[in-house]
Amino acid sequence: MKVLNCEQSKELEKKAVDAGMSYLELMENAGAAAVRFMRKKFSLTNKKVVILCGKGNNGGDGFVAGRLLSEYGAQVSVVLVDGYPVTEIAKTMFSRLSDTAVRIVHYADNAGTVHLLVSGADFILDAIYGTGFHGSAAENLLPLFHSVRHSSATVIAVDMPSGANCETGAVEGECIKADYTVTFSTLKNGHMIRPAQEYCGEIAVAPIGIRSDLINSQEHSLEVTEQADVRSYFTPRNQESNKGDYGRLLCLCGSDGMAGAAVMSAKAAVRCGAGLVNVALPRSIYPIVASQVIEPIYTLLDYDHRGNLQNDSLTALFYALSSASACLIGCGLGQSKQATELVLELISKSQVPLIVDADGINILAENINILKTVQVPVILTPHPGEMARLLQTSAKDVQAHRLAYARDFAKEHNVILVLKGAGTIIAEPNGMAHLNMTGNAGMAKGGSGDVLAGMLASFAAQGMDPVKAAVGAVYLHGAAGDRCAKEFSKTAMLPTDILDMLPGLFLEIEQ
Ligand SMILES: NC(=O)C1=CN([C@@H]2O[C@H](COP(=O)(O)OP(=O)(O)OC[C@H]3O[C@@H](n4cnc5c(N)ncnc54)[C@H](O)[C@@H]3O)[C@@H](O)[C@H]2O)[C@@H](O)CC1
Ligand SMILES: [K+]
Repeated sequence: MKVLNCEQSKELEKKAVDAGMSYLELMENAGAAAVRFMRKKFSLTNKKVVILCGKGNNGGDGFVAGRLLSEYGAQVSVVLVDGYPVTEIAKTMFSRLSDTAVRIVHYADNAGTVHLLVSGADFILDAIYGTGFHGSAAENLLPLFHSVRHSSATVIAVDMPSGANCETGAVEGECIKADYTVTFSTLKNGHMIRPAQEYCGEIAVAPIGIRSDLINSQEHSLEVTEQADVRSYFTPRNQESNKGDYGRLLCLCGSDGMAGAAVMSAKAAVRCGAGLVNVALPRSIYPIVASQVIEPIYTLLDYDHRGNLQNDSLTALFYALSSASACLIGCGLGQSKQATELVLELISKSQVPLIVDADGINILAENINILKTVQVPVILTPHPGEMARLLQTSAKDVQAHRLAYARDFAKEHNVILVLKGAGTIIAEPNGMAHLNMTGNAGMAKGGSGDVLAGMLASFAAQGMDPVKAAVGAVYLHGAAGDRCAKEFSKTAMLPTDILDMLPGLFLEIEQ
Protein backbone atom coordinates (compact mmCIF):
# COMPACT_ATOMS: atom_id res chain seq x y z
CA MET A 1 0.00 0.00 0.00
CA LYS A 2 1.35 3.32 -1.10
CA VAL A 3 2.30 5.92 1.55
CA LEU A 4 3.12 9.49 0.51
CA ASN A 5 5.30 12.09 2.16
CA CYS A 6 4.09 15.70 2.39
CA GLU A 7 5.79 16.82 -0.80
CA GLN A 8 4.42 13.87 -2.79
CA SER A 9 0.98 14.53 -1.36
CA LYS A 10 1.14 18.16 -2.52
CA GLU A 11 2.39 16.98 -5.91
CA LEU A 12 -0.63 14.69 -6.23
CA GLU A 13 -3.02 17.53 -5.39
CA LYS A 14 -1.29 19.73 -7.96
CA LYS A 15 -1.66 17.03 -10.61
CA ALA A 16 -5.37 16.82 -9.80
CA VAL A 17 -5.62 20.60 -10.24
CA ASP A 18 -3.67 20.47 -13.53
CA ALA A 19 -6.15 17.80 -14.63
CA GLY A 20 -9.11 20.12 -14.03
CA MET A 21 -10.05 20.09 -10.34
CA SER A 22 -9.74 23.24 -8.23
CA TYR A 23 -8.14 23.50 -4.78
CA LEU A 24 -11.50 24.71 -3.49
CA GLU A 25 -13.16 21.58 -4.85
CA LEU A 26 -10.48 19.41 -3.19
CA MET A 27 -11.13 21.13 0.11
CA GLU A 28 -14.90 20.79 -0.25
CA ASN A 29 -14.43 17.09 -0.96
CA ALA A 30 -12.05 16.68 1.98
CA GLY A 31 -14.48 18.25 4.45
CA ALA A 32 -17.32 16.24 2.95
CA ALA A 33 -15.26 13.03 3.24
CA ALA A 34 -14.75 13.62 6.96
CA VAL A 35 -18.50 14.15 7.39
CA ARG A 36 -19.34 11.10 5.26
CA PHE A 37 -17.10 9.03 7.51
CA MET A 38 -18.85 10.36 10.63
CA ARG A 39 -22.36 9.79 9.24
CA LYS A 40 -21.52 6.23 8.31
CA LYS A 41 -20.36 5.48 11.83
CA PHE A 42 -22.55 7.62 14.07
CA SER A 43 -25.95 9.22 14.33
CA LEU A 44 -25.32 12.98 14.33
CA THR A 45 -28.77 14.55 14.72
CA ASN A 46 -28.74 17.03 17.62
CA LYS A 47 -25.27 15.85 18.61
CA LYS A 48 -22.89 18.50 19.91
CA VAL A 49 -19.91 18.76 17.57
CA VAL A 50 -16.97 21.05 18.30
CA ILE A 51 -14.65 21.70 15.38
CA LEU A 52 -11.23 23.06 16.30
CA CYS A 53 -9.90 24.96 13.28
CA GLY A 54 -6.38 26.25 12.65
CA LYS A 55 -5.64 29.09 10.27
CA GLY A 56 -4.28 26.90 7.44
CA ASN A 57 -6.04 24.60 5.01
CA ASN A 58 -6.59 21.91 7.61
CA GLY A 59 -8.84 24.46 9.30
CA GLY A 60 -10.48 25.01 5.90
CA ASP A 61 -11.50 21.35 5.83
CA GLY A 62 -12.96 21.91 9.29
CA PHE A 63 -15.12 24.83 8.04
CA VAL A 64 -16.53 22.64 5.26
CA ALA A 65 -17.27 19.85 7.73
CA GLY A 66 -18.97 22.36 10.05
CA ARG A 67 -21.31 23.61 7.34
CA LEU A 68 -22.27 20.09 6.24
CA LEU A 69 -22.67 18.71 9.77
CA SER A 70 -24.97 21.57 10.58
CA GLU A 71 -27.05 20.77 7.47
CA TYR A 72 -27.34 17.21 8.76
CA GLY A 73 -28.80 18.40 12.06
CA ALA A 74 -25.78 18.48 14.38
CA GLN A 75 -25.26 21.40 16.81
CA VAL A 76 -21.94 22.69 15.52
CA SER A 77 -19.47 25.10 17.13
CA VAL A 78 -16.40 26.11 15.15
CA VAL A 79 -13.50 27.26 17.32
CA LEU A 80 -10.92 29.52 15.67
CA VAL A 81 -7.94 28.40 17.71
CA ASP A 82 -5.45 30.78 16.13
CA GLY A 83 -7.56 33.58 14.68
CA TYR A 84 -9.03 33.95 11.20
CA PRO A 85 -7.92 31.74 8.31
CA VAL A 86 -5.00 32.95 6.23
CA THR A 87 -5.20 30.95 3.00
CA GLU A 88 -7.57 32.02 0.23
CA ILE A 89 -9.47 28.72 0.04
CA ALA A 90 -9.85 28.46 3.82
CA LYS A 91 -11.10 32.08 3.85
CA THR A 92 -13.70 31.20 1.21
CA MET A 93 -14.86 28.16 3.20
CA PHE A 94 -15.04 30.27 6.35
CA SER A 95 -17.22 32.85 4.59
CA ARG A 96 -19.64 30.07 3.63
CA LEU A 97 -20.40 29.52 7.31
CA SER A 98 -22.09 32.92 7.57
CA ASP A 99 -25.57 31.75 6.52
CA THR A 100 -25.55 28.64 8.66
CA ALA A 101 -26.48 27.78 12.25
CA VAL A 102 -22.81 27.15 13.07
CA ARG A 103 -21.60 29.03 16.15
CA ILE A 104 -18.15 30.65 15.75
CA VAL A 105 -15.96 31.12 18.83
CA HIS A 106 -12.47 32.66 19.06
CA TYR A 107 -10.33 30.69 21.45
CA ALA A 108 -8.12 33.71 22.26
CA ASP A 109 -11.07 35.74 23.61
CA ASN A 110 -13.24 32.96 25.01
CA ALA A 111 -10.98 30.22 26.35
CA GLY A 112 -13.40 29.44 29.21
CA THR A 113 -16.34 28.97 26.83
CA VAL A 114 -14.25 26.76 24.57
CA HIS A 115 -13.23 24.52 27.47
CA LEU A 116 -16.90 24.11 28.41
CA LEU A 117 -17.84 23.33 24.80
CA VAL A 118 -15.07 20.75 24.55
CA SER A 119 -15.95 19.06 27.81
CA GLY A 120 -19.65 18.84 26.83
CA ALA A 121 -19.12 17.75 23.24
CA ASP A 122 -20.23 14.44 21.74
CA PHE A 123 -17.71 14.79 18.92
CA ILE A 124 -14.57 16.86 18.50
CA LEU A 125 -13.21 17.36 15.01
CA ASP A 126 -9.53 18.23 15.11
CA ALA A 127 -8.75 20.51 12.17
CA ILE A 128 -6.00 22.57 13.84
CA TYR A 129 -2.92 21.35 11.97
CA GLY A 130 -2.54 18.94 9.06
CA THR A 131 0.32 18.24 6.72
CA GLY A 132 1.69 21.77 7.11
CA PHE A 133 2.65 21.31 10.76
CA HIS A 134 6.26 21.20 12.01
CA GLY A 135 7.80 21.44 15.47
CA SER A 136 5.65 21.52 18.55
CA ALA A 137 2.16 22.94 19.07
CA ALA A 138 1.85 26.59 20.09
CA GLU A 139 2.19 27.10 23.88
CA ASN A 140 -1.12 28.95 24.21
CA LEU A 141 -3.00 25.91 22.87
CA LEU A 142 -1.72 23.50 25.52
CA PRO A 143 -4.72 24.04 27.87
CA LEU A 144 -7.01 23.34 24.89
CA PHE A 145 -5.15 20.12 24.04
CA HIS A 146 -5.47 19.22 27.71
CA SER A 147 -9.25 19.77 27.64
CA VAL A 148 -9.58 17.58 24.55
CA ARG A 149 -7.59 14.82 26.24
CA HIS A 150 -9.95 14.89 29.22
CA SER A 151 -13.19 15.21 27.28
CA SER A 152 -15.31 12.09 26.83
CA ALA A 153 -16.11 13.10 23.25
CA THR A 154 -15.17 10.95 20.28
CA VAL A 155 -12.21 12.70 18.65
CA ILE A 156 -11.83 12.62 14.88
CA ALA A 157 -8.65 14.07 13.41
CA VAL A 158 -8.83 15.61 9.97
CA ASP A 159 -5.91 14.34 7.89
CA MET A 160 -3.49 14.12 10.84
CA PRO A 161 -3.79 14.47 14.63
CA SER A 162 -2.64 18.01 15.42
CA GLY A 163 0.81 18.08 16.95
CA ALA A 164 2.14 15.13 14.91
CA ASN A 165 4.62 15.65 12.11
CA CYS A 166 3.13 14.15 8.98
CA GLU A 167 6.51 13.76 7.29
CA THR A 168 8.62 12.16 10.01
CA GLY A 169 6.05 10.75 12.44
CA ALA A 170 7.66 12.77 15.24
CA VAL A 171 5.60 14.16 18.12
CA GLU A 172 7.70 16.81 19.79
CA GLY A 173 5.17 18.39 22.13
CA GLU A 174 1.46 17.98 22.89
CA CYS A 175 -0.61 16.12 20.34
CA ILE A 176 -4.32 15.46 19.96
CA LYS A 177 -5.05 11.79 20.63
CA ALA A 178 -7.68 10.85 18.08
CA ASP A 179 -10.08 7.93 18.11
CA TYR A 180 -10.24 8.15 14.33
CA THR A 181 -8.22 9.91 11.66
CA VAL A 182 -9.76 10.58 8.27
CA THR A 183 -7.12 11.23 5.67
CA PHE A 184 -7.41 11.88 1.97
CA SER A 185 -6.54 9.88 -1.17
CA THR A 186 -3.60 7.94 0.34
CA LEU A 187 -1.88 7.26 3.64
CA LYS A 188 0.91 9.66 4.61
CA ASN A 189 4.17 8.84 6.45
CA GLY A 190 2.91 10.09 9.81
CA HIS A 191 -0.02 7.67 9.84
CA MET A 192 2.33 4.73 9.76
CA ILE A 193 5.37 5.85 11.74
CA ARG A 194 5.54 5.88 15.52
CA PRO A 195 5.00 7.83 17.64
CA ALA A 196 2.57 9.79 15.40
CA GLN A 197 0.83 6.56 14.43
CA GLU A 198 -0.17 5.97 18.04
CA TYR A 199 -2.15 9.24 18.06
CA CYS A 200 -4.17 8.44 14.92
CA GLY A 201 -6.58 5.83 16.30
CA GLU A 202 -8.37 3.99 13.51
CA ILE A 203 -7.34 5.42 10.16
CA ALA A 204 -9.71 5.83 7.24
CA VAL A 205 -8.45 6.81 3.80
CA ALA A 206 -11.21 8.70 2.00
CA PRO A 207 -11.32 9.59 -1.71
CA ILE A 208 -11.62 13.31 -2.53
CA GLY A 209 -12.21 12.99 -6.26
CA ILE A 210 -8.60 12.64 -7.42
CA ARG A 211 -8.49 10.27 -10.39
CA SER A 212 -7.16 6.82 -9.55
CA ASP A 213 -4.68 6.87 -12.45
CA LEU A 214 -3.09 9.98 -10.91
CA ILE A 215 -2.92 8.29 -7.51
CA ASN A 216 -1.51 5.08 -8.98
CA SER A 217 1.20 6.86 -10.95
CA GLN A 218 2.19 9.20 -8.12
CA GLU A 219 5.82 8.69 -7.19
CA HIS A 220 6.24 7.42 -3.64
CA SER A 221 9.08 6.24 -1.42
CA LEU A 222 7.30 4.27 1.29
CA GLU A 223 5.08 1.23 1.10
CA VAL A 224 3.26 -0.80 3.71
CA THR A 225 3.63 -4.50 2.94
CA GLU A 226 0.40 -6.38 2.30
CA GLN A 227 -0.16 -10.12 2.08
CA ALA A 228 -0.91 -9.88 -1.65
CA ASP A 229 2.56 -8.35 -2.23
CA VAL A 230 4.23 -11.19 -0.40
CA ARG A 231 2.18 -13.84 -2.15
CA SER A 232 3.37 -12.50 -5.51
CA TYR A 233 7.02 -13.10 -4.54
CA PHE A 234 6.59 -16.87 -4.55
CA THR A 235 6.41 -19.12 -7.60
CA PRO A 236 5.02 -22.65 -7.28
CA ARG A 237 7.64 -25.37 -6.93
CA ASN A 238 8.00 -27.27 -10.19
CA GLN A 239 6.95 -30.92 -10.01
CA GLU A 240 10.13 -31.89 -11.92
CA SER A 241 12.47 -30.00 -9.62
CA ASN A 242 15.11 -31.28 -7.22
CA LYS A 243 16.91 -29.82 -4.21
CA GLY A 244 19.51 -28.20 -6.45
CA ASP A 245 16.79 -25.92 -7.80
CA TYR A 246 16.15 -24.34 -4.41
CA GLY A 247 19.53 -22.97 -3.50
CA ARG A 248 22.27 -23.73 -1.04
CA LEU A 249 22.49 -21.60 2.04
CA LEU A 250 25.71 -21.39 4.01
CA CYS A 251 25.22 -20.27 7.63
CA LEU A 252 28.12 -19.16 9.78
CA CYS A 253 26.23 -19.18 13.06
CA GLY A 254 26.61 -20.39 16.63
CA SER A 255 29.42 -20.49 19.17
CA ASP A 256 30.06 -21.98 22.60
CA GLY A 257 27.14 -20.82 24.73
CA MET A 258 25.01 -19.81 21.74
CA ALA A 259 24.14 -23.08 20.03
CA GLY A 260 20.43 -22.20 20.06
CA ALA A 261 20.90 -19.34 17.61
CA ALA A 262 22.39 -21.77 15.10
CA VAL A 263 19.51 -24.20 15.66
CA MET A 264 16.78 -21.62 15.22
CA SER A 265 18.26 -19.92 12.16
CA ALA A 266 18.94 -23.27 10.46
CA LYS A 267 15.47 -24.61 11.26
CA ALA A 268 13.90 -21.44 9.89
CA ALA A 269 15.97 -21.72 6.71
CA VAL A 270 14.88 -25.31 6.16
CA ARG A 271 11.24 -24.47 6.94
CA CYS A 272 11.29 -21.70 4.36
CA GLY A 273 12.17 -23.98 1.51
CA ALA A 274 15.94 -23.83 0.90
CA GLY A 275 17.17 -26.86 -1.06
CA LEU A 276 20.21 -27.40 1.13
CA VAL A 277 21.37 -25.69 4.32
CA ASN A 278 25.00 -25.99 5.37
CA VAL A 279 25.78 -24.79 8.89
CA ALA A 280 29.41 -23.98 9.63
CA LEU A 281 30.00 -24.12 13.38
CA PRO A 282 32.62 -24.96 16.00
CA ARG A 283 32.93 -28.74 16.45
CA SER A 284 32.23 -28.23 20.18
CA ILE A 285 28.56 -27.32 19.59
CA TYR A 286 27.92 -29.67 16.66
CA PRO A 287 26.35 -32.46 18.79
CA ILE A 288 23.88 -30.04 20.35
CA VAL A 289 22.89 -28.32 17.12
CA ALA A 290 22.73 -31.47 15.00
CA SER A 291 20.58 -33.22 17.58
CA GLN A 292 18.04 -30.39 17.31
CA VAL A 293 17.96 -29.93 13.54
CA ILE A 294 18.88 -32.87 11.37
CA GLU A 295 18.07 -31.60 7.87
CA PRO A 296 21.18 -29.44 7.28
CA ILE A 297 24.67 -30.64 6.51
CA TYR A 298 27.43 -29.34 8.76
CA THR A 299 30.86 -27.90 8.16
CA LEU A 300 32.82 -28.41 11.37
CA LEU A 301 35.31 -25.77 12.37
CA ASP A 302 38.33 -26.95 14.36
CA TYR A 303 40.61 -24.63 16.29
CA ASP A 304 44.20 -25.24 17.38
CA HIS A 305 45.38 -24.86 20.98
CA ARG A 306 45.91 -21.12 20.43
CA GLY A 307 42.31 -20.76 19.33
CA ASN A 308 43.14 -20.22 15.64
CA LEU A 309 41.01 -21.86 12.98
CA GLN A 310 42.84 -24.79 11.41
CA ASN A 311 43.70 -24.56 7.73
CA ASP A 312 41.58 -27.49 6.60
CA SER A 313 38.55 -25.98 8.35
CA LEU A 314 39.14 -22.71 6.54
CA THR A 315 39.45 -24.59 3.24
CA ALA A 316 36.20 -26.44 3.95
CA LEU A 317 34.44 -23.18 4.81
CA PHE A 318 35.51 -21.47 1.60
CA TYR A 319 34.61 -24.56 -0.41
CA ALA A 320 31.12 -24.35 1.13
CA LEU A 321 30.97 -20.65 0.26
CA SER A 322 31.97 -21.34 -3.35
CA SER A 323 28.95 -23.60 -3.84
CA ALA A 324 26.47 -21.46 -1.85
CA SER A 325 23.76 -19.29 -3.38
CA ALA A 326 23.51 -17.09 -0.25
CA CYS A 327 25.40 -16.76 3.00
CA LEU A 328 24.02 -15.98 6.46
CA ILE A 329 26.52 -14.64 8.95
CA GLY A 330 26.22 -13.84 12.60
CA CYS A 331 23.42 -15.51 14.61
CA GLY A 332 25.00 -16.45 17.95
CA LEU A 333 28.47 -16.09 16.49
CA GLY A 334 30.09 -14.13 19.31
CA GLN A 335 32.66 -11.40 18.72
CA SER A 336 35.91 -13.24 19.33
CA LYS A 337 39.00 -12.34 17.31
CA GLN A 338 38.53 -15.52 15.28
CA ALA A 339 34.87 -14.77 14.59
CA THR A 340 35.82 -11.25 13.52
CA GLU A 341 38.43 -12.52 11.06
CA LEU A 342 36.04 -15.07 9.60
CA VAL A 343 33.21 -12.57 9.19
CA LEU A 344 35.45 -10.08 7.41
CA GLU A 345 36.90 -12.81 5.18
CA LEU A 346 33.45 -14.09 4.20
CA ILE A 347 32.10 -10.60 3.56
CA SER A 348 35.02 -9.66 1.34
CA LYS A 349 35.11 -12.97 -0.58
CA SER A 350 31.43 -13.75 -1.07
CA GLN A 351 30.12 -13.83 -4.63
CA VAL A 352 26.54 -14.39 -3.41
CA PRO A 353 24.03 -12.32 -1.37
CA LEU A 354 25.09 -11.85 2.24
CA ILE A 355 22.71 -11.67 5.17
CA VAL A 356 24.45 -10.21 8.20
CA ASP A 357 22.73 -10.47 11.59
CA ALA A 358 23.48 -10.06 15.30
CA ASP A 359 27.20 -10.43 16.06
CA GLY A 360 27.93 -10.18 12.36
CA ILE A 361 26.53 -6.63 12.59
CA ASN A 362 28.48 -5.85 15.74
CA ILE A 363 31.67 -6.94 13.99
CA LEU A 364 30.72 -4.93 10.92
CA ALA A 365 30.10 -1.85 13.07
CA GLU A 366 33.83 -1.86 13.91
CA ASN A 367 34.85 -2.39 10.28
CA ILE A 368 32.20 -0.50 8.36
CA ASN A 369 34.50 0.50 5.49
CA ILE A 370 34.59 -3.09 4.29
CA LEU A 371 31.15 -2.48 2.79
CA LYS A 372 32.78 -0.17 0.22
CA THR A 373 34.53 -3.15 -1.36
CA VAL A 374 31.55 -5.51 -1.48
CA GLN A 375 30.00 -6.14 -4.90
CA VAL A 376 27.17 -8.49 -3.88
CA PRO A 377 23.81 -7.61 -2.28
CA VAL A 378 24.20 -7.19 1.47
CA ILE A 379 21.23 -7.34 3.84
CA LEU A 380 21.75 -6.16 7.42
CA THR A 381 19.13 -6.96 10.06
CA PRO A 382 19.91 -4.82 13.12
CA HIS A 383 17.64 -4.32 16.10
CA PRO A 384 17.69 -0.74 17.44
CA GLY A 385 20.67 -1.50 19.73
CA GLU A 386 22.74 -2.89 16.87
CA MET A 387 21.66 -0.01 14.64
CA ALA A 388 22.85 2.35 17.36
CA ARG A 389 26.26 0.63 17.26
CA LEU A 390 26.38 0.97 13.48
CA LEU A 391 25.64 4.68 13.77
CA GLN A 392 27.54 5.28 17.01
CA THR A 393 24.51 6.76 18.69
CA SER A 394 21.92 5.61 21.25
CA ALA A 395 19.05 3.19 20.67
CA LYS A 396 16.69 5.96 21.82
CA ASP A 397 17.98 8.24 19.10
CA VAL A 398 17.54 5.45 16.54
CA GLN A 399 13.96 4.88 17.66
CA ALA A 400 13.17 8.59 17.31
CA HIS A 401 14.39 8.65 13.68
CA ARG A 402 13.76 5.13 12.47
CA LEU A 403 12.76 5.85 8.89
CA ALA A 404 15.34 8.56 8.25
CA TYR A 405 18.23 6.61 9.78
CA ALA A 406 17.36 3.36 8.00
CA ARG A 407 17.07 5.18 4.69
CA ASP A 408 20.28 7.16 5.10
CA PHE A 409 22.28 4.10 6.11
CA ALA A 410 20.98 2.00 3.21
CA LYS A 411 21.85 4.78 0.76
CA GLU A 412 25.24 5.61 2.19
CA HIS A 413 26.47 2.00 2.44
CA ASN A 414 24.59 0.56 -0.53
CA VAL A 415 22.92 -2.16 1.56
CA ILE A 416 19.40 -3.37 2.26
CA LEU A 417 18.79 -2.33 5.84
CA VAL A 418 16.19 -4.17 7.91
CA LEU A 419 15.64 -2.09 11.05
CA LYS A 420 13.78 -4.42 13.39
CA GLY A 421 11.37 -3.51 16.19
CA ALA A 422 7.67 -2.63 16.17
CA GLY A 423 7.07 -1.47 12.59
CA THR A 424 10.17 -3.03 11.01
CA ILE A 425 11.52 -0.89 8.19
CA ILE A 426 13.24 -2.34 5.14
CA ALA A 427 15.22 0.40 3.40
CA GLU A 428 16.68 0.00 -0.08
CA PRO A 429 19.78 1.84 -1.32
CA ASN A 430 17.62 3.71 -3.88
CA GLY A 431 15.60 5.52 -1.19
CA MET A 432 12.55 3.23 -1.27
CA ALA A 433 11.43 1.92 2.11
CA HIS A 434 8.94 -0.77 3.15
CA LEU A 435 7.09 -0.74 6.43
CA ASN A 436 5.88 -3.91 8.09
CA MET A 437 2.79 -3.93 10.28
CA THR A 438 2.67 -7.60 11.28
CA GLY A 439 4.17 -8.88 14.53
CA ASN A 440 3.65 -8.18 18.21
CA ALA A 441 5.39 -7.73 21.54
CA GLY A 442 5.32 -11.48 22.22
CA MET A 443 8.15 -11.70 19.69
CA ALA A 444 10.41 -9.50 21.79
CA LYS A 445 12.42 -12.49 23.03
CA GLY A 446 15.90 -13.81 22.33
CA GLY A 447 15.69 -16.13 19.33
CA SER A 448 13.04 -14.32 17.26
CA GLY A 449 15.77 -12.52 15.33
CA ASP A 450 17.57 -15.80 14.57
CA VAL A 451 14.34 -17.17 13.12
CA LEU A 452 13.90 -14.07 10.94
CA ALA A 453 17.50 -14.19 9.71
CA GLY A 454 17.13 -17.85 8.73
CA MET A 455 13.87 -17.17 6.88
CA LEU A 456 15.30 -14.21 4.99
CA ALA A 457 18.49 -16.04 4.07
CA SER A 458 16.48 -19.04 2.89
CA PHE A 459 14.46 -16.91 0.47
CA ALA A 460 17.60 -15.19 -0.80
CA ALA A 461 19.32 -18.57 -1.30
CA GLN A 462 16.37 -19.70 -3.42
CA GLY A 463 17.02 -16.82 -5.78
CA MET A 464 14.34 -14.43 -4.59
CA ASP A 465 15.26 -10.80 -5.22
CA PRO A 466 17.05 -9.70 -2.00
CA VAL A 467 14.61 -6.85 -1.29
CA LYS A 468 11.64 -9.16 -1.73
CA ALA A 469 13.37 -11.77 0.43
CA ALA A 470 13.70 -9.18 3.21
CA VAL A 471 10.19 -7.73 2.84
CA GLY A 472 8.60 -11.18 2.54
CA ALA A 473 10.50 -12.70 5.46
CA VAL A 474 9.72 -9.79 7.76
CA TYR A 475 6.02 -9.92 6.87
CA LEU A 476 5.68 -13.70 7.27
CA HIS A 477 7.76 -13.74 10.47
CA GLY A 478 5.41 -11.15 11.98
CA ALA A 479 2.29 -12.88 10.67
CA ALA A 480 3.46 -16.19 12.15
CA GLY A 481 4.18 -14.36 15.42
CA ASP A 482 0.64 -12.95 15.42
CA ARG A 483 -0.75 -16.47 15.10
CA CYS A 484 1.46 -17.60 17.99
CA ALA A 485 0.14 -14.78 20.15
CA LYS A 486 -3.44 -15.88 19.43
CA GLU A 487 -2.73 -19.51 20.18
CA PHE A 488 -0.16 -19.35 23.00
CA SER A 489 -0.40 -15.75 24.35
CA LYS A 490 2.22 -13.05 23.94
CA THR A 491 3.75 -14.02 27.27
CA ALA A 492 4.13 -17.75 26.70
CA MET A 493 4.84 -17.94 22.95
CA LEU A 494 8.35 -19.05 22.00
CA PRO A 495 10.48 -18.00 19.05
CA THR A 496 10.42 -21.65 17.95
CA ASP A 497 6.59 -21.50 17.94
CA ILE A 498 6.97 -19.03 15.06
CA LEU A 499 8.49 -21.86 13.04
CA ASP A 500 5.47 -24.04 13.74
CA MET A 501 3.10 -21.40 12.33
CA LEU A 502 4.94 -21.16 9.02
CA PRO A 503 3.35 -24.25 7.42
CA GLY A 504 -0.13 -22.71 7.79
CA LEU A 505 1.04 -19.47 6.23
CA PHE A 506 2.72 -21.21 3.30
CA LEU A 507 -0.42 -23.29 2.72
CA GLU A 508 -2.29 -20.00 2.24
CA ILE A 509 0.40 -18.60 -0.04
CA GLU A 510 0.52 -21.73 -2.17
CA GLN A 511 -3.26 -21.70 -2.75
N1 LIG B 1 -3.54 21.46 -0.60
C1 LIG B 1 -4.77 21.03 -0.91
O1 LIG B 1 -5.18 21.13 -2.03
C2 LIG B 1 -5.59 20.35 0.09
C3 LIG B 1 -5.29 20.46 1.42
N2 LIG B 1 -6.06 19.93 2.33
C4 LIG B 1 -5.84 20.20 3.75
O2 LIG B 1 -4.82 21.13 3.92
C5 LIG B 1 -3.91 20.67 4.90
C6 LIG B 1 -2.57 21.29 4.68
O3 LIG B 1 -2.79 22.67 4.79
P1 LIG B 1 -1.65 23.72 5.03
O4 LIG B 1 -0.51 23.41 4.15
O5 LIG B 1 -2.30 25.05 4.92
O6 LIG B 1 -1.16 23.44 6.50
P2 LIG B 1 -1.98 23.11 7.84
O7 LIG B 1 -3.33 23.65 7.83
O8 LIG B 1 -1.77 21.70 8.09
O9 LIG B 1 -1.14 23.86 8.95
C7 LIG B 1 -0.38 24.94 8.65
C8 LIG B 1 -0.70 26.08 9.56
O10 LIG B 1 -0.23 25.78 10.85
C9 LIG B 1 0.81 26.68 11.18
N3 LIG B 1 1.84 25.93 11.90
C10 LIG B 1 2.68 24.99 11.43
N4 LIG B 1 3.47 24.53 12.41
C11 LIG B 1 3.11 25.21 13.53
C12 LIG B 1 3.56 25.20 14.89
N5 LIG B 1 4.54 24.38 15.29
N6 LIG B 1 2.95 26.01 15.76
C13 LIG B 1 1.96 26.83 15.37
N7 LIG B 1 1.51 26.89 14.10
C14 LIG B 1 2.07 26.10 13.21
C15 LIG B 1 1.31 27.25 9.88
O11 LIG B 1 1.85 28.52 10.08
C16 LIG B 1 0.03 27.29 9.07
O12 LIG B 1 -0.72 28.41 9.35
C17 LIG B 1 -3.98 19.18 4.78
O13 LIG B 1 -3.55 18.52 5.94
C18 LIG B 1 -5.43 18.96 4.50
O14 LIG B 1 -6.15 18.90 5.70
C19 LIG B 1 -7.33 19.36 1.98
O15 LIG B 1 -8.22 20.42 1.94
C20 LIG B 1 -7.30 18.68 0.66
C21 LIG B 1 -6.78 19.59 -0.41
K1 LIG C 1 -5.75 17.84 12.23
